[in-house]
Amino acid sequence: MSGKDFESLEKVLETYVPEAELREVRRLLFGKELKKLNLAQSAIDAAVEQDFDLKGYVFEASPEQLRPPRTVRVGLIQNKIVLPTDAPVLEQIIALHKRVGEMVEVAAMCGVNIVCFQEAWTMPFAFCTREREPWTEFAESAEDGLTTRFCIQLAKKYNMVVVSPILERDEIHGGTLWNTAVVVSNNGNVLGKSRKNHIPRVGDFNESTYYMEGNTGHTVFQTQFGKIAVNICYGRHHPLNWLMYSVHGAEIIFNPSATVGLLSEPMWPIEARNAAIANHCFTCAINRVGTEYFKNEFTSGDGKKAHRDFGHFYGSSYVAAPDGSRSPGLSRTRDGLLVTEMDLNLNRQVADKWNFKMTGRYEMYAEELKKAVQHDFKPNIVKE
Ligand SMILES: NC(=O)NCCC(=O)O
Repeated sequence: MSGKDFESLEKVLETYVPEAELREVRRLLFGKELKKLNLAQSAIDAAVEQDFDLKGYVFEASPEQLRPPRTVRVGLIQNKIVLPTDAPVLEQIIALHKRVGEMVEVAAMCGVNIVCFQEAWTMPFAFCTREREPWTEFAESAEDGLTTRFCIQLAKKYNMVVVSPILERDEIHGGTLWNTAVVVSNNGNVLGKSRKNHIPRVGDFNESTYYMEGNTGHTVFQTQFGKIAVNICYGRHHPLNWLMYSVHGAEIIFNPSATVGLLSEPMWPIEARNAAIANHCFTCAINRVGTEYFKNEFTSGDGKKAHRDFGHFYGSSYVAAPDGSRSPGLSRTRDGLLVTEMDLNLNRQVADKWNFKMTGRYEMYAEELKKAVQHDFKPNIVKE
């Protein structure tokens, strides 16, 4: 069975590990067992009819005396592109709006308050090609582009915060392109945008050809349902990036991604989960699904034969909690909607137990890092 036909690790465990041991295997691999979320039958039926994976889980917190629970439902959407990559640009965008719009409708049936889509969700992940046309034509204004206007409609219709990662064209700065997540409030206002801070230079991820490192820092968006931030894809390999969103107060950090099996799959279940633990917050990792073929072959200077695809985008979107527990992942092969209900009180409860923020010694690291980035830095090494 090849990587692109392998449904999920969870499925294999369920099929082959005896019932008696399965619970313990799951505890060791995924942390405390999560209750399944009771989803509306209409949502379950719609997911079957529209052929996507639908899963729902609950992250509970202990009851407190002074604070009521702060319960929020979060939806993560992973999907394949709908049309071939050489279809007209606008048709590709509209087809993706339609597909994802239908999935958002199901998210609404599940009571989702905040939904997040995958990285550059309105387009094929064409940055491997290094070609300009037609890919730069997918770029849109974050404030009032076609996709943002579409998300505003969704947000108003479903009273839902929408996190929409797009390729941004910034007309105010000479038409510069950015890799940007637009955050639309549940009232339909553009709350703001967060740009990708770290750009990959690995494998076929030739993204540095298209856009620069983001300049929006570590913005946190205060929504009606909690404080959220967006750490786009490759930023998940940078612990300081997660840390800074958390330092600015993020309670949930989304990680909309596009990554392929041979490159990153063993790292995927670890990185966002570790960030949730280290920063006493929830993290939501979202990856696209499927294999996308391009008309022209490309190479990436790594000795590989010219090829027309990136490899398999393995989906497997999941949510991790500050106590180290995590939801099972969505399918590796199918579109999917993951709905999780989380009590944000868990963040402080875990912080009070483990005290990573309190014991973090950030002033010591700030001081040392300030010196370490100087050109004349002398490493502190004792020699005989
Ligand atoms: N989209 C993106 O940044 N991908 C880079 C590869 C990875 O981080 O796994």
